[in-house]
Amino acid sequence: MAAANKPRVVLLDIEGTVCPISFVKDVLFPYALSALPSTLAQEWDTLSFARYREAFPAEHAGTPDALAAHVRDLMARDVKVAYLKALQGYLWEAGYASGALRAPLFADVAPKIEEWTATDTTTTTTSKAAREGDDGEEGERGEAARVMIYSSGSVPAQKLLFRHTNGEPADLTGRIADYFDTVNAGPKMERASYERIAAKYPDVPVGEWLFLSDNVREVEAAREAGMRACVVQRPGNAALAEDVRGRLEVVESFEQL
Ligand SMILES: CSCCC(=O)C(=O)COP(=O)(O)O
Ligand SMILES: [Mg+2]
Repeated sequence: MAAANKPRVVLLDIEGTVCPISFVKDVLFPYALSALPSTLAQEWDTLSFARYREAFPAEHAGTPDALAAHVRDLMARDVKVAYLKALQGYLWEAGYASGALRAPLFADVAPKIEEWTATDTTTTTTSKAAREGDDGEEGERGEAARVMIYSSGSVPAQKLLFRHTNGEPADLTGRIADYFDTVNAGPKMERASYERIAAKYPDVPVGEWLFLSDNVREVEAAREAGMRACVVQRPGNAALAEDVRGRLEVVESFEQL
């Protein structure tokens, strides 16, 4: 990406953007479903589980069987409701801790996060020259960007995923400046959610945010809020509608940014 176009904040979606949809659907979801019966049997009455259980609508949380049936139904329909996402994050904890779960990031993701968050000494030098009037350009081009996450997965689940990746080092959480989900930011297809996220960082003009997602409606909402936003079309994602490439930026890899 040309220095002049360099974002100051890169906001990343997770599923279908930094890792394959199949990791979520074929690995994370089945893991949660397999851990569910024993968790409900052993922890139903514990204080630590109460916050997950009590977040569900009362009509589905009367008994372990009723809750299990509701969870299975929501997951079969991939309903991205906050109380399910919180429970999933809790169920995945043991899987990440034991090594049974590890997030397979696309190969370009970790190197690009490293590049975005590293201070660019070459452009810093150029910026210094610019500030001294050598080429008349504005400075600040050597500034590192901040990388943040915005996913329907809960913030604790996001942190687990970035702490246990297939990268080297596996833990990328030191590179992630902030995390947003549907609880602290709002629904991902609504313009107001992106406005809320940007408002948390009044030092960064909204036009200097770059949002990357596989979901066209999320990209449109971010653009409505004033962010630059690109559709990320990864292997395994659904085909894009014919008009998308004509009206939105589409990339297949972060290397194109
Ligand atoms: C970070 S947890 C796993 C992903 C997940 O549960 C999910 O719903 C992902 O949705 P996204 O908004 O990242 O497409
Ligand atoms: Mg996604």
